Amino acid sequence: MTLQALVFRGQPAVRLALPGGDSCTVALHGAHVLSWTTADGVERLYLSPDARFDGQSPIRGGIPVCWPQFNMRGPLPKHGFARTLPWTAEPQADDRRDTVVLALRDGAATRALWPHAFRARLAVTLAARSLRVALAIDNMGGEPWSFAAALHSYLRVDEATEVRLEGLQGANRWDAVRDDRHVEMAPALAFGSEFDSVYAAPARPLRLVQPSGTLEISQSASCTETVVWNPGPLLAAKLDDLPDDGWRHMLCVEAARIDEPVLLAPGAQWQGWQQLRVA
Ligand SMILES: O=P(O)(O)OC[C@H]1O[C@@H](O)[C@H](O)[C@@H](O)[C@@H]1O
Repeated sequence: MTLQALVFRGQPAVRLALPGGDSCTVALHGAHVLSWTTADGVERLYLSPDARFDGQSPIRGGIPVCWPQFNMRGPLPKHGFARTLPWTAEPQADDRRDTVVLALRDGAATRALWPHAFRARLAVTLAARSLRVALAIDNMGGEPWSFAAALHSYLRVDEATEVRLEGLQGANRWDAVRDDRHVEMAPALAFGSEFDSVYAAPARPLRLVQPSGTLEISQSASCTETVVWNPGPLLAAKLDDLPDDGWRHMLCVEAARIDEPVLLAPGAQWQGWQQLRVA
């Protein structure tokens, strides 16, 4: 197991590699997982070739950490500020050589937007054919406060119109494109036009099935929603940090906590995680 500091498209990052060949790379900007490659050499995350690496903007692709706000549901910048601030890498614990931990504390930049004392830690754990991303939030202040969160994974797919996402049948769905609430009827979701929905998270893992193989996606019970997003061709053409055909190579499946924000007491901690496993 090696942990190496590197520069990725001009930005500081750390790379964790297993002796068997699995590896992942995490930018300090946003504690943003940029790459996860299994030992067979296959990249499992989608990172836009047009993503901005300016140390300010959100990065299009990988695994953005959305916190303490989801989307535009509040007064903060879209998806909160965690994805646009520099985190610090913590020294690797001797007994957790498979994990890299990054941390963000409140400071002038966060207090200008949000007046709370916090510590956020993102632990990225690598195992053969699997990646686990765990977000822990501590209330370091004297007042309770609340937040929303999402681990906004961009999963790389060979061709979005050929993938199926299984496991959401029967789940309550808010279709954000049509602003419509219903129970999901489809045994498997298919993609090809804009898809943006918030689902009540099922207890069992989802399966992203494509001709080249299957990815199993699970999340903690503390993440009560699963968001599924693909911009499709029309929205992709409007996103200047995504190539016009970028939507064909990605599907976002996000472990999220949205509808009922977490209320965190002074001194308390919340944790939420998503795990990706090549089946
Ligand atoms: O372009 P952004 O800010 O990274 O957001 C991407 C998408 O993120 C998803 O989580 C939302 O459901 C979408 O509505 C949103 O468009």
